[in-house]
Amino acid sequence: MKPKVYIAKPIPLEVEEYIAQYCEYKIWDKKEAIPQDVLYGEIADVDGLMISKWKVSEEFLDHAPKLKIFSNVAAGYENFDYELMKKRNVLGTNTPHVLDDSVADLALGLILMTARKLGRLNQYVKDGSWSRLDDEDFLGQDVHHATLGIIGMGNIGEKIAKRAALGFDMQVLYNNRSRRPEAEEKYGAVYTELDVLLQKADFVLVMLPLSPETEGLIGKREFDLMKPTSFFFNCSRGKIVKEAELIEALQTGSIKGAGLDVYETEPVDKGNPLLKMDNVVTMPHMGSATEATRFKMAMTAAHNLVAGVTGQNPPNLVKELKDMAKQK
Ligand SMILES: NC(=O)C1=CN([C@@H]2O[C@H](COP(=O)(O)OP(=O)(O)OC[C@H]3O[C@@H](n4cnc5c(N)ncnc54)[C@H](OP(=O)(O)O)[C@@H]3O)[C@@H](O)[C@H]2O)C=CC1
Ligand SMILES: O=CC(=O)O
Repeated sequence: MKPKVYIAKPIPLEVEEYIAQYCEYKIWDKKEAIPQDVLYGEIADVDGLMISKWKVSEEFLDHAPKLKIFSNVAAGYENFDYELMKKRNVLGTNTPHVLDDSVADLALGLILMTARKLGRLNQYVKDGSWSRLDDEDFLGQDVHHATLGIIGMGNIGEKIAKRAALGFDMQVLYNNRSRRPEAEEKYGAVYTELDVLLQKADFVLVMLPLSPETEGLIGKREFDLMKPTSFFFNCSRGKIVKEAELIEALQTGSIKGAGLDVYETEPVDKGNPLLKMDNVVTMPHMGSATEATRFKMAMTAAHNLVAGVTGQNPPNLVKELKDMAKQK
């Protein structure tokens, strides 16, 4: 008998066909997020679940007593509770690497949009406001040859460093838990204490995972250290930044602008002051959102899922759960 799995989001047909070879499956194929009561009903007798970022709690696992694997369709996995998953013997996987280049492209796009005011300029032309040549009201800041400070130099951080150093001749500073010798050699990235990075960088970009150590890491103290001419970017998770303190730093001119793909609450509240600020570019958490990358993420999650329900070690078991891997 094939193992049973539930796929709690729409996925490409090819990925569904791959899963169908190994598993009996059901799928939530509507655009809107699956309601909790529907999910809880569907997972009562499944061996595996494929979903994006649902919180793993006692209550959730009580509704899925047979679950062997939680296959997250995302690189981030702050929704996992490692101790609980070990206790209940539930493997947890993510989809790293396949999205690195797409997220890095978006990060550079956000930097360009913010520093060179690209969104506002686009609107200016489309609105029919472009009435004189050589308009100097919209002068921006140079990205090339500026200093980029990356906080969180992991898989994605390195791809951003590559683009910045080799494509834009930027000086890259980085702060991370461990040193990244390859980024230092290939892109001239310089390991820098956090406070010094904040003081020196023209563009500060957060690419850390959300964890108890990183939640609220960036706030007033950190914005005060930045130059009033500097820009702040967050492409990882909103809760790493104290959003009210970011808003204050932008309002008081303690920093010059910001580019955000992520927020404390998502979708972002319609009344959020960030949405009204001309010096802030706001994206709807779209780092990995290309057709090719979303396909690869779904297929990676499917490989993890199938491995987990067929007794193999899933290729992307997260490092915090590595001791759950079977010894071969
Ligand atoms: N906007 C979007 O659409 C997307 C956002 N993301 C977010 O980006 C995050 C990063 O992704 P990715 O690059 O793949 O992850 P990685 O795990 O490859 O990189 C994270 C880096 O952060 C470092 N780090 C972790 N904790 C700390 C800490 N407390 N202090 C300093 N450094 C720390 C790690 O260091 P070390 O290696 O030494 O542990 C690692 O180098 C994801 O967790 C996710 O939240 C991801 C994809 C898309
Ligand atoms: O936010 C997206 C992810 O893959 O993590």
